[in-house]
Amino acid sequence: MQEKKYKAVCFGEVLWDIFPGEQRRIGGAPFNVAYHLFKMGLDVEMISSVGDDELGHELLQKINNWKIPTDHIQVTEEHPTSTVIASVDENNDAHYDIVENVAWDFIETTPENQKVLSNADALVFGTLAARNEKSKSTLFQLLEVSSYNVFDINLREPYYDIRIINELLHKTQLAKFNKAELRMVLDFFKKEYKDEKDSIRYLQDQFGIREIIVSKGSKGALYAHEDQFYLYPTIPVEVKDTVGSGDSFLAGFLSKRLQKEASAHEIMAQAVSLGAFITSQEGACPEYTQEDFFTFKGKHELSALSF
Ligand SMILES: OC[C@H]1O[C@](O)(CO)[C@@H](O)[C@@H]1O
Repeated sequence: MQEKKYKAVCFGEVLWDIFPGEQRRIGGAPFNVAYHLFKMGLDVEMISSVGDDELGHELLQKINNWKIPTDHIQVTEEHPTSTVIASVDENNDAHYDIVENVAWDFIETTPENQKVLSNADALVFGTLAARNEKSKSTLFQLLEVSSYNVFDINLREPYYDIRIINELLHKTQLAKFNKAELRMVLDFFKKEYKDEKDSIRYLQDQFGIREIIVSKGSKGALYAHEDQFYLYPTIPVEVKDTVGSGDSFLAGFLSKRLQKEASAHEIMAQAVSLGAFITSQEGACPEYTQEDFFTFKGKHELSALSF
């Protein structure tokens, strides 16, 4: 019997990260997730927009070369392709200066977008693409069509607004935070931070979200599914850079989570392994094969930590 192919739709930014020395790499958190989901063998669709300019054509060409569908990446003459000035500091932490009023700030709602979601297993999105009214309104329409909404909070200074995060959380089935984001969001809601368990329970109750992921950097990652908690360690690797490491973690997670029969252990082992594998390479979307990844994964046995 042929294995069922799951399908994820990623909504939001696709862009060029410009690193020191004018080195350009494709990026955008939702695109990075789409890239790794595709590598894991899922069907993916990216809903975004690029400018009708050289950078936009080059982006589309690169995505096409990877064989990732570009049918729902709109091309606009009105706004330029997105560029981000990216830098990595001495702690290997990435910083982004995200130019405004770019093509993906103006993603149109189209009947095709809505249709593609009607047979998708997940919709992945973040806060950044909701910074402009136009893309925000498209996103909110898509959230109504999809039944498994995956919100990777991904706060990017200064482009977030707690009222929008609040509205998005109400439409979410699975939310992912890093530790700093979790504390910031609780702070916004004037909820005192006690510990992770208490914070997660608060968010689950407040927003009716059953599944929450908290990534804790070198301390591992925590997955809460209703009242079950699973804490997994990180795999120690020589860090090349952390650009897109959270995105690859999420893609690993979803590639298993969408298979209804996968256990929490299988889901988290895939997530942690893909995150570490990408962190040990340069950039958010390095070239690799499934075999490369499974060889890496096979070398690192993982078991849950007590929590
Ligand atoms: O999406 C905003 C920024 O975040 C990243 O996706 C990494 O997670 C960068 O590639 C991009 O510039």
